[in-house]
Amino acid sequence: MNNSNVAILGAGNLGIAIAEGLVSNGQFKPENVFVTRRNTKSIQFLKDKGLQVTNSNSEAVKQCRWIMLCVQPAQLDNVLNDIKPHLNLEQHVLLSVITGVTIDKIVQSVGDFPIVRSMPNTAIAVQQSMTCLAFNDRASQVEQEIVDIFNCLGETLIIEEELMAGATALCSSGIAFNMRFIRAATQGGIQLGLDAEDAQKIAVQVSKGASTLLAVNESHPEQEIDKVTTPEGCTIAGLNEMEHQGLSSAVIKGLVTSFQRIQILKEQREKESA
Ligand SMILES: NC(=O)C1=CN([C@@H]2O[C@H](COP(=O)(O)OP(=O)(O)OC[C@H]3O[C@@H](n4cnc5c(N)ncnc54)[C@H](O)[C@@H]3O)[C@@H](O)[C@H]2O)C=CC1
Ligand SMILES: O=C(O)[C@@H]1CCC=N1
Repeated sequence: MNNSNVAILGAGNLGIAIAEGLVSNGQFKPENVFVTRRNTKSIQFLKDKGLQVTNSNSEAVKQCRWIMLCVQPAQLDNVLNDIKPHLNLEQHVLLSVITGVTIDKIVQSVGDFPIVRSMPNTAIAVQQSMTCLAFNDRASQVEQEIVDIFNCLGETLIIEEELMAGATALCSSGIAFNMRFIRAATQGGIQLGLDAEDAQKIAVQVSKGASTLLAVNESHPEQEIDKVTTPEGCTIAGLNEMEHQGLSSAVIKGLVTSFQRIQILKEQREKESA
């Protein structure tokens, strides 16, 4: 086992994004990243980039220190059963990205290991994730190492585990919500006469610019809005129409619905496994 090896168990949408993020910023050498999937055909391209690709979770776990659980919630029990006989306290730290699965639930399955709940988003592939983290007591010794890993992949925030469902909606689903806004803006631009490519280019850069203003100025969105809204001008006219149509309300209601869905799915799974 090499101390700097990481296993990504379940290389699907998020697992692949994490693997690509870890390797492309040079933080991990490709040969130090093990990725698993039941059918490895569709992740052959990772093997071509030098990553270790296998369909054996246990083989990956034997070689690695950091074990990232990246399967869907319903697939987790299978993976934990696979790896449990190969886990040892001196070697392994478990990191779960799985929505609605508590640290306690994982401890119940595999024992009291260092466990980190992490909630990144797919922008981790391009080192622009926001990753929310919660640690159990055993994982507190590796807290800084974990934060360092995720800081190289964007920004990190340590939160109470109880806030993880809210963070999932805002931070992880948030990528999809932001994409939909960008798509809508693009469609609007096309209706105003821009061609599709130019409209998307503008919408993307405007989103990036807005985010960067808030991050750099540490300002409130309304302060930045005030700088754009000329009295009687076109911005306030458009903004007020968007609010009349329920923009803020739709976003808030969407986040709350997403949060509630996490609770419903969690309760369903707990009932099924009781
Ligand atoms: N997709 C996203 O943006 C985010 C996803 N998550 C969480 O991450 C987890 C994964 O999500 P996705 O990547 O979207 O799902 P996905 O379905 O794309 O990926 C899961 C992968 O695990 C593989 N798999 C299933 N059973 C396996 C096993 N026994 N051994 C090895 N591989 C196995 C599947 O073939 C699949 O490729 C979920 O629990 C989700 O809640 C969390 C934050 C963001
Ligand atoms: O939609 C989902 O359930 C997962 C969790 C957050 C992002 N994707």
